[in-house]
Amino acid sequence: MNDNQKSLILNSSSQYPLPQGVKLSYGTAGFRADASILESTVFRVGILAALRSLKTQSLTGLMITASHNQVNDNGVKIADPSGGMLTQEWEPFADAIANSPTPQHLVQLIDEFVKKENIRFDGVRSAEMLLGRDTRPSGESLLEAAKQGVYSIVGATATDMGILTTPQLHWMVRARNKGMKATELDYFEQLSSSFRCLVDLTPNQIKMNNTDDKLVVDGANGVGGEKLEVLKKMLNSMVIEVRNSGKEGGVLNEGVGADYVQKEKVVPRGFYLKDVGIRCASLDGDADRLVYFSVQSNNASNINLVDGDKILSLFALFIKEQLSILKMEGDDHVDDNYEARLGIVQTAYANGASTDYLKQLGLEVVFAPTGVKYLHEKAAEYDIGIYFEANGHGTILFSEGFLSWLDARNNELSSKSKGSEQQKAALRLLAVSNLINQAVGDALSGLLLVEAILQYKGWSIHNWSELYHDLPSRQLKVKVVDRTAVVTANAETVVVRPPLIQEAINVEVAKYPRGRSFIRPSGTEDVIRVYAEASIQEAADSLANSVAKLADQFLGFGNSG
Ligand SMILES: CC(=O)N[C@H]1[C@@H](OP(=O)(O)O)O[C@H](CO)[C@@H](O)[C@@H]1O
Ligand SMILES: [Mg+2]
Repeated sequence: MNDNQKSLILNSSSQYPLPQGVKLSYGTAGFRADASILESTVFRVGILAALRSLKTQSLTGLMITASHNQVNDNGVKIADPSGGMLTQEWEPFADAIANSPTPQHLVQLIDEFVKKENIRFDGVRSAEMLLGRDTRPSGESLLEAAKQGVYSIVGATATDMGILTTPQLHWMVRARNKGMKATELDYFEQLSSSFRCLVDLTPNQIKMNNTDDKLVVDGANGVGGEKLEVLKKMLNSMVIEVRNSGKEGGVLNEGVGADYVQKEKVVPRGFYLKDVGIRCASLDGDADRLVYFSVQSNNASNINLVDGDKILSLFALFIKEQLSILKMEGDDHVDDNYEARLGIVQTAYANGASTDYLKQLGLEVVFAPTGVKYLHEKAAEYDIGIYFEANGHGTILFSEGFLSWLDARNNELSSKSKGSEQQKAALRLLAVSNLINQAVGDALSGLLLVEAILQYKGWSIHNWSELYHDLPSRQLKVKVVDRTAVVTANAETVVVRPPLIQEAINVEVAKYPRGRSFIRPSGTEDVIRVYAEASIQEAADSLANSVAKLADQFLGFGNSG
């Protein structure tokens, strides 16, 4: 970096001093904290996003959101040029600059990193970024801090895209870098037209039988509800009612939203006994998570939860079905039938019943550690990779190779056997690849795909929910002295350090029919998470309690003194 560049960073960073005692880590989903202490962090992430753009010679994105956290929190994360999460290789640098104590130190860190990464400031191509934020009131001033960070890099430009869902911003970055149309309107048009295309390919007899078509969506009082209101105007075949859109005065994520519904297993605010039998869905605060539920008739606060695992199962079932239709012998003979590799990626939190169901369908199921960056990476190894966290974050990835084969196959079928079942299957898969947000999990695009598949199958939420029955489970949190003392392996299913705790967990697990339990350090909170499942709820609860006790014995405060 030349002196001019150094002094630019020095001057602007002195406007954004690091508050006393703040220590932040990029974590599973970027930096998150109380919004009042985040300005210097967001400023520095602005610099990082610009450097990432220079390094890759591509557009990057910066999103200001704290997802399902309370409204006073905020956060910041980066979209890499692919539209996915920031490359893991840059996370240590993100941590280092976020915690750098003085402007001088910050400049030195950046200078060293720029040399190490061989980032060129020759002005051939300047850094370029898209910025977005969710509906949090703190978003506006934090966005300003991000801009100042970006502008500290000579020649860098940032386009403020305004209030967006997290997946919209990721989608735009991906689309722009692929040279495709990438405005918000383009996003809505791509989703709605591919949805209509899928619905038009619904078998006729099923279309006529479908009477229960109303969907009620909990918008978490966040950005998702507002965007769904726009999107739904472009979908004439569907009745969608949005509640908790934020306009009725409710507070973001307070007693509402996908995280609340999935963790507490109760109805969000604004849903009552009168909603029994209606298909309901819930988005999280930045609309990258989606769960479905229905209100139970015996008690208005109880729900029947249809979580990320079941969304995954529905998608997997549909894709598998279309692939086998495509392979059927048709009028034409195909020499180059493509053996598409279909892979399913789950985490250890996936309900054991879902994994059994998927395996019994004959699907390849693999596991990744918690955090979508890990799932995404694994899913990208397949021609079609479907990944979901139980909490409702997930998507489907299609390889370039498969899509170009599919496109060619569709053209061939449309000349030889237009309107055949095979051609329809090809068209459906192409429509799915356009509908689903391949950059990152997206509640809005996921919701439309669920709706299209339910229509295709003529299924109610009840039919869907009956695919399999969840094993009872329980999640607990344990405060420990140092959660980093826990080291896990095999996608977090076994503890390798500290010694002996895994043996003790195994002894507990063996006491329960269908028992399964694991512990891992959270990436977003200072706790150890405990998960347990078993054949009945009491057993899952009791197993979780025993394992939590072990965590406390081995790692808790009693042990430290
Ligand atoms: C059990 C659980 O739901 N964990 C969540 C949570 O991560 P933890 O590392 O468990 O704190 O937040 C992540 C980011 O939103 C999400 O990816 C993940 O699934
Ligand atoms: Mg979220």
